[in-house]
Amino acid sequence: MQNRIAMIGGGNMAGALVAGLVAANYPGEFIDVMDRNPPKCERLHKDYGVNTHLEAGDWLKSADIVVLAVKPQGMRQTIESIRPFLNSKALFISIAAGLRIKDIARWLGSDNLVRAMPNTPALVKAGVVGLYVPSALETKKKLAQSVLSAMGEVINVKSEEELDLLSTVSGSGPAYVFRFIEALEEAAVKRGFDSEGARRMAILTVLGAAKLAVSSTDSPAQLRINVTSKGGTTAEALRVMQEKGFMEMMDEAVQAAYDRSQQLADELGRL
Ligand SMILES: NC(=O)C1=CN([C@@H]2O[C@H](COP(=O)(O)OP(=O)(O)OC[C@H]3O[C@@H](n4cnc5c(N)ncnc54)[C@H](OP(=O)(O)O)[C@@H]3O)[C@@H](O)[C@H]2O)C=CC1
Ligand SMILES: O=C(O)[C@@H]1CCC=N1
Repeated sequence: MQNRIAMIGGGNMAGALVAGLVAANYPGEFIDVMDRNPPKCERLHKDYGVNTHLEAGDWLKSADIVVLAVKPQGMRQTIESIRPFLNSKALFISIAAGLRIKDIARWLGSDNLVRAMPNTPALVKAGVVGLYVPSALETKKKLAQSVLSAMGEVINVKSEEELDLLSTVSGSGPAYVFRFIEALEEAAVKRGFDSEGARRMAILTVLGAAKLAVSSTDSPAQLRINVTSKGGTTAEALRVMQEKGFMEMMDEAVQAAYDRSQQLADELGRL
């Protein structure tokens, strides 16, 4: 018998999970999505054949797995609205950044809760999905993994702390890469390329480099060295990147994302 999956929130990430599950032949009729925006519901129903709902109701009582996919700031209120309809045996999966299990569990009135951290490449099934399963729920790990693997590669972590750290790398990481693409595109446009050509050049370069890195036995450092001819052009570009503090900047950016996740968790956990 197929598990019934309910998504609370039908935005970017829930949409990616729905798309991945349906592409993996999970029957849409076993998926329920709740979102307060009618156009989002209509689209998800039309594209994937899932059941959609504008608010909580008895439909939620049959959910075996409930994915909490609203923004951290709205989580407590949303949980309040769904709580009367929850199946006490359901497994909850929170994908909210920062929010800690102890706080969400208190709001839910259930300890049957794991945390996951996907990223937006999940939209094309190329996501990285961090998963933290408390030891008391070890027997539920496979179930959580089987659902989340619809978004990409699942990486198990041993603590919530580690999940928050993973979030600063792979969760936020696509934004860092898109920023890099924007910068490369802008530099190309400044030098006379039309914006479409510049964009394509920048995107395909990142795609090609990532494909090479994933398939090669060489480390990224070695692959960089392979591009960098002694006394050549790349060496000059890398010298400037080094002088401008590229490595330090990345380190500080990741730290800032982590600090924000802790701040959010502290602030919202007090509610
Ligand atoms: N985007 C990312 O890269 C990642 C996000 N996350 C986490 O995933 C979660 C979801 O993010 P994302 O998908 O980007 O967010 P979205 O805002 O795209 O999706 C959330 C959806 O839920 C709806 N919603 C919120 N509250 C309710 C409610 N009470 N009843 C019904 N619908 C509601 C929102 O409507 P409305 O717009 O009207 O508020 C929105 O359509 C967040 O907690 C985020 O931290 C995790 C990993 C990566
Ligand atoms: O920016 C955020 O808070 C979420 C978590 C990781 C990616 N997006």
